[in-house]
Amino acid sequence: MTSEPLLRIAGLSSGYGRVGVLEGVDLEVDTREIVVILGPNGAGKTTLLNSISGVARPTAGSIQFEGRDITGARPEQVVRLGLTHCPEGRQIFQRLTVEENLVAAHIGRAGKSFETLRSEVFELFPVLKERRNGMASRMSGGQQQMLAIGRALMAEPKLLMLDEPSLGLAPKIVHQIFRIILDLSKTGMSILLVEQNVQLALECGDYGYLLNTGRVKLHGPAQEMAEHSALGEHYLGGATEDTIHV
Ligand SMILES: Nc1ncnc2c1ncn2[C@@H]1O[C@H](COP(=O)(O)OP(=O)(O)OP(=O)(O)O)[C@@H](O)[C@H]1O
Repeated sequence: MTSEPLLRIAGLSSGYGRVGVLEGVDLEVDTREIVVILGPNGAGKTTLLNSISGVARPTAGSIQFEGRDITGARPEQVVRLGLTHCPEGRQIFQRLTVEENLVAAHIGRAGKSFETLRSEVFELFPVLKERRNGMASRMSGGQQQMLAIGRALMAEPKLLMLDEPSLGLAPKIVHQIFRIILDLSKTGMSILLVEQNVQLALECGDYGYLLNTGRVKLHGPAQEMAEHSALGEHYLGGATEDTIHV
């Protein structure tokens, strides 16, 4: 008997108002798994995360989390179930301190105290502890990204959705963030990672999906994806229309 995946998306079509973006997307995430979503600009990667987190509207298909149908659920319902979205662009309160940003993100979802969660975040990101009383706006881009992830962790996610966490950051910080993503998965958390840094993402991930024009074009174990010629073709043009399962 095979166990149910943590997240199962089947035949999902979705978009914004009358704009259709995703078409017939199938995707699964297991517990502890790091699943990478790749694809060129405009492929629909963010829309996929938005559809799961309740921001974009599904028009067909289903999204199940722990066997429960969450298709079309509102963002506040989704986060209460243990899916947390850390969107692109470091969503933090610029005019609050690090500590205040963490306080504002604590929703008491699964019962851990604010102090416990804050200690866990400080352990992962010591710089946030050092700067806990400093204004968020005074921090570097990398530190702000760490605060954005720290805020997402305050909601005690079972599944953490990260949208381009490496965007615009120096290689050293990017490696640090990827190291933390691996550490989080070892604690039992599942990660859905949208990334433009294809090589690093596939080194870190267990399984990958490549989206293009709103459809899954290639999927398979991360290592096999990395070696597949169709991966580059989708970024450079000239790829076939078929879906390839490696
Ligand atoms: N709020 C919105 N309303 C209408 N259309 C949107 C909206 N957000 C995105 N789109 C459209 O949906 C399509 C997919 O966008 P999406 O942001 O999901 O792609 P992406 O793969 O994440 O791209 P990128 O790598 O550039 O961030 C694009 O054509 C975009 O113009």
